[in-house]
Amino acid sequence: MSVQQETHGFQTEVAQLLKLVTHSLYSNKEIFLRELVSNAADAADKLRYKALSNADLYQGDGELRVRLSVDKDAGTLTISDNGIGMTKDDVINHLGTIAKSGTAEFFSHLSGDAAKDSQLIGQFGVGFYSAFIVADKVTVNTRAAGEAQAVQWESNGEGQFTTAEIEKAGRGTDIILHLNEDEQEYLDDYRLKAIVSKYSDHISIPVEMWQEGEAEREQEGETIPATEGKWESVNKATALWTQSKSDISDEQYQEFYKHVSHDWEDALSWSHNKVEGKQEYTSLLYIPAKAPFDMWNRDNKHGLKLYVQRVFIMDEAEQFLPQYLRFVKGLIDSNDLPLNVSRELLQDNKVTQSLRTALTKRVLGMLDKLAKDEDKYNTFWSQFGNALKEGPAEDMANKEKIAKLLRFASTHNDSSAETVGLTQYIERMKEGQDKIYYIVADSYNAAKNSPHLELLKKKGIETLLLSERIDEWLVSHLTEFDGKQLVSVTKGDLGLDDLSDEEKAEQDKQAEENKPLLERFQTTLGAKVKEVKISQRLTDSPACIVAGEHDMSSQMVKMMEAMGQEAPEQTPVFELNLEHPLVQKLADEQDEARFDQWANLLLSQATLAERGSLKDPSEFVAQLNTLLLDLSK
Ligand SMILES: Nc1ncnc2c1ncn2[C@@H]1O[C@H](COP(=O)(O)OP(=O)(O)OP(=O)(O)O)[C@@H](O)[C@H]1O
Repeated sequence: MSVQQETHGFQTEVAQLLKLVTHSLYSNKEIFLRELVSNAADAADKLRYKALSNADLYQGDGELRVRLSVDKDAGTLTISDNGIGMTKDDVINHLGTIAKSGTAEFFSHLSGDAAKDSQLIGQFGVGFYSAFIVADKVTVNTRAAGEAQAVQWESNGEGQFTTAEIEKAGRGTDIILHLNEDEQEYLDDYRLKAIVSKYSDHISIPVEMWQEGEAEREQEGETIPATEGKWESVNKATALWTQSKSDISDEQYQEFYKHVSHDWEDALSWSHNKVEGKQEYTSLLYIPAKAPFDMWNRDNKHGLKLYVQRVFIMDEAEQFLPQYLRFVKGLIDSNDLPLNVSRELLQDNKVTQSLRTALTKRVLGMLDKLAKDEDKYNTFWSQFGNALKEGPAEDMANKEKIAKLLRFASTHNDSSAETVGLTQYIERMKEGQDKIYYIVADSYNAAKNSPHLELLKKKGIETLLLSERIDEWLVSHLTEFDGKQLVSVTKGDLGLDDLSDEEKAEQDKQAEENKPLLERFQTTLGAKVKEVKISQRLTDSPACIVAGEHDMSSQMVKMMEAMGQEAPEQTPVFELNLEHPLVQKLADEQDEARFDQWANLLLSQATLAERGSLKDPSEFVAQLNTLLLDLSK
């Protein structure tokens, strides 16, 4: 009956995905049904939303539902909905391409190892294409609401699909799975019912199956009249978030999470709240256990599902949470927003603003609670910590709360794992210590081994070791926690002034005695350094460079340069360790030319240790070679 059949090629990534689906997803095949029922429920939501402004779209059929039916002879299972349906363009776009940004990059990370890839693919979300886990051919008959023409899409999942115009009586979509020889179990009513109640009980529209009628029969002398066959709902069909918490099991919360998030893994935690009073809303928020593959893409889609008075309005409403909490999934159902609210309207809306404030508080509270379970919190932090680090810059009002949730590597632990919180750091502070010390470097090892930490280590003072790209940005916005200043050990004075009068007098004496040496360094290094000082922070290294109190740190300079911005020229303070034999040797050096060579070499060395690179590396190599030659004479 179909006319004008057209053949189309799948987008490369879809073809790759389909291959993976058929080869990797063998361990939990039944989830294909969850995905297809989830899509059908979304299609019902979309129709209801569109019908808000055009009730004619229902065409007398407003009872939205999904139906499962089997044809044992043909070996087919059909999932049929009367939702929004698809036009021919929709079909080609949605069932032939993947619209997510960064998809190609994602595929480039797959290893070819089926078990590993199936993990990744779960994170990606296979959706409709999961039909091919159990079917060797899939036929989709669909008619968009308000359209007369229906379309058929068909494919065996191998590179191509066809489309054709067809006749279809009602609006909506029928997905016909021609089951593989080995998957005939999905023709069994009991099996299907069990899967639906396991995964799709919370779907807000009924999932129906045909209940055969029974012929008139005699039982214990009585005549039981014949019954007619009818469609019967096999799920609860009440929107999960409208039920009371005590009626919802953890499993149901987890299944609902998978429906709203398209994640295949369980969530880490959730919070379900009904709020009444000035504002009326229900929120159901989830913290995922794994970051989605496109978490760090700039145009990554995120946000909550928005419902108004239980009617679905939009996906990915990002206005309800700040950017740094973009990993949160879930929904908000408001009684205060108008049903015709649009993305634009949400933007400057008072209701949105106060919901955003409330939900942000809620999520920070959830995280605070999660932090009490160290294992879970570590999982969370490893996935989303870097997003949370954007918080202090973005959300001034909650700075302190966010800071409490941050975790860092530190000299207290011999590990690069970020597990130390600021509260914990403060608890461990030394008597008389009133600052929180940190260092930002290119890598954990560079931070850990930095000469700047020498004195602090000697004094047994803990230092936070920061080495993520975002860290410099973070500390430029987080300068205080719990009344204690955060201080970079590479900048200005360390403020370790708990020196006794004796020690102070000793220091002053040392400075006075070594004035000529410091001046000699200053003269020979000239404009390359701002000042030459005796270091109070070194024990093992001969020298280091330090940024002035109000200068940009070298990490900040690097960050600006990486972003293609011109960073102001920074002249460092040069600190010398008078205890070091090299410096002591230099103090006795009579040959001015040699002193100059050594002094410059020490400066280059210190710069290299601090910045990881030199403006003029060949000059450094030349200095070193001259000295080596000199020494070998
Ligand atoms: N039953 C349906 N009725 C109407 N449209 C559908 C139906 N099933 C799928 N679609 C359309 O096809 C698109 C792709 O579906 P698919 O399941 O692959 O992805 P998704 O649901 O958007 O997200 P995910 O891949 O994360 O599950 C959907 O976004 C929707 O537009």
